[in-house]
Amino acid sequence: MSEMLKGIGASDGVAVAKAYMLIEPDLSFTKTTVEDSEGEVSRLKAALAKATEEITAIREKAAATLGEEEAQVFDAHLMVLADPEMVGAVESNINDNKVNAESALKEVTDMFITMFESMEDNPYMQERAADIKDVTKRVISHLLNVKLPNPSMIDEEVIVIAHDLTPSDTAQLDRRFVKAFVTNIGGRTSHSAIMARSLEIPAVVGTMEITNSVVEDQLLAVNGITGEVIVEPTEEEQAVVNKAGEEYAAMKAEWDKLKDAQTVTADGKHFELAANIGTPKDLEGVNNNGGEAVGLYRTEFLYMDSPELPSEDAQFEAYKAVLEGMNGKPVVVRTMDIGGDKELPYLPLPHEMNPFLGYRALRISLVEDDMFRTQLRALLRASVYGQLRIMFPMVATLKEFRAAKAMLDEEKAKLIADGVAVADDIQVGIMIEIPAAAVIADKFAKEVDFFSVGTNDLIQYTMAADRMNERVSYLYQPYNPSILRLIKHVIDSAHAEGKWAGMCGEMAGDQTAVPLLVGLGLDEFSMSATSILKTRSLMKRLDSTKMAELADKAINDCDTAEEVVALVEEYTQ
Ligand SMILES: C=C(OP(=O)(O)O)C(=O)O
Ligand SMILES: [Mg+2]
Repeated sequence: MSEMLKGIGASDGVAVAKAYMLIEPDLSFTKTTVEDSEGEVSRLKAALAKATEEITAIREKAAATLGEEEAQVFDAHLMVLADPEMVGAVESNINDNKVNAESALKEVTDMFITMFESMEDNPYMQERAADIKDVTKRVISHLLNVKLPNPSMIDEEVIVIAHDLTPSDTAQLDRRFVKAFVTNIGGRTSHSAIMARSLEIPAVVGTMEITNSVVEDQLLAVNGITGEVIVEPTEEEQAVVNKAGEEYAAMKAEWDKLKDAQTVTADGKHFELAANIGTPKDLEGVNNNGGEAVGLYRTEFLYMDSPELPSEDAQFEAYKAVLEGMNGKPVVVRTMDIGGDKELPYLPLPHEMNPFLGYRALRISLVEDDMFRTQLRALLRASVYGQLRIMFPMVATLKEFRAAKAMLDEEKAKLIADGVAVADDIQVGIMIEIPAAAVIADKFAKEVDFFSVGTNDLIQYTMAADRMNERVSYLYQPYNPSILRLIKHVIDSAHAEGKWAGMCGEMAGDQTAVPLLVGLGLDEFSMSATSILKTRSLMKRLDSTKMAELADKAINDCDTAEEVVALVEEYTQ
């Protein structure tokens, strides 16, 4: 038997391929005195030449696969390598102080980095500091003869192994070659998992130790449905995994038949199945999977994918593309949700003890109000191209909602005064992802047009269990009666005011949660596009009156999440 690791199945599908280790190698060294400073300068020059060659190749690949704009970041890296002032200073340091090339380089670049980073109100220089850091790492890797991973250069079938993947790492993965990925940390709702589902790359996260259990090029079999990873699988084990893949493909073919069908329960009640997207490119997946709306457009990716603050026009084009691409179907655009695990290179945020409880999302927008108003104007201008709904993230208090809404109204009035066309039926709603807002949903319901429950965060804040931390993942309980009660209160409060309630957290596409949410009367379910058809198939088999009875019992009679799961099984057999 081969070694088997169990993690959390984060994106459906299977793969058998060899491992590609996407991990930071050890680049430590000691400072030494050298006699032959000329020899050190030659070592430095050779390493600079190799780094230049490598970055040029990466740049070409990035231009071909990601586009010229994305590739330009590497031009900045090449400029650092060719900067005579910087290189000259490193050479003088070697010659004057008789130190090895690694430490001479590090001392000089550290000085520049500190200087540039201290220019806090100059995002351009802050970015240069990040470029110098990157380049220094690469040159040191050549001086030490250690290989740095280059995920964008992958050109054969592999399974990527990493401690964690940032959203930008994930975006760089080429679906043609990356057959799956496996990480140490993360849960079903971490952003790498969400991206994996939208890219349709099978993934297992939260294995705790994959980076220590596997070496480069080792054969792996990954099952993203069960969360199993087999190291050096036998022929039989490979056959089992491949068979699971075939069964999954057959089931998927059945679901695909529902692409143009209505979403109705066995007793004829309609629910709206919407998709979560990160970029206009994801619309293809939404339409291929029969999405009835976009229930969450995470606009922060627009900011994260850009080397600088995206202009009003660039944002307008993206929002217009999504509205037009949905042909008049509703599109809920969430204003940017930066912070937590999502960073912007040009908006340095202070290091936080508890980033998920810190300065993020609407909290930033209300302070950086130029940035926020730019986004609001771009949205308002795009509103005439479809059915736009605007949603604010991480709202804790009514005062925050009113402040954000006031800015929106002001920008709208200004645009109209300037003769710009703006739709007059834009709904404005909020995410319910902070327990404080869920508890007084009845108050919010009087002022907003809709709610969308963000369970990814709502569960972590209610249970005080970090959504990224696999050690407390046992507490991350979507079916806990406490969570169900909050959701019920939110839905009932919306309905009491004649408003609608949706859900855009991952729970909306969770096959155990769907029967409960149908029973609670949730109006709109927004999920990874790849979950839509299986949910439509499930709903077809449910009776809404029976599910209402299930939800009632789950909330009133069950003490634990486990009891709720057992009850759902009983009701859906
Ligand atoms: C949809 C949500 O937002 P995000 O996952 O982007 O934090 C959520 O919190 O449920
Ligand atoms: Mg959230």
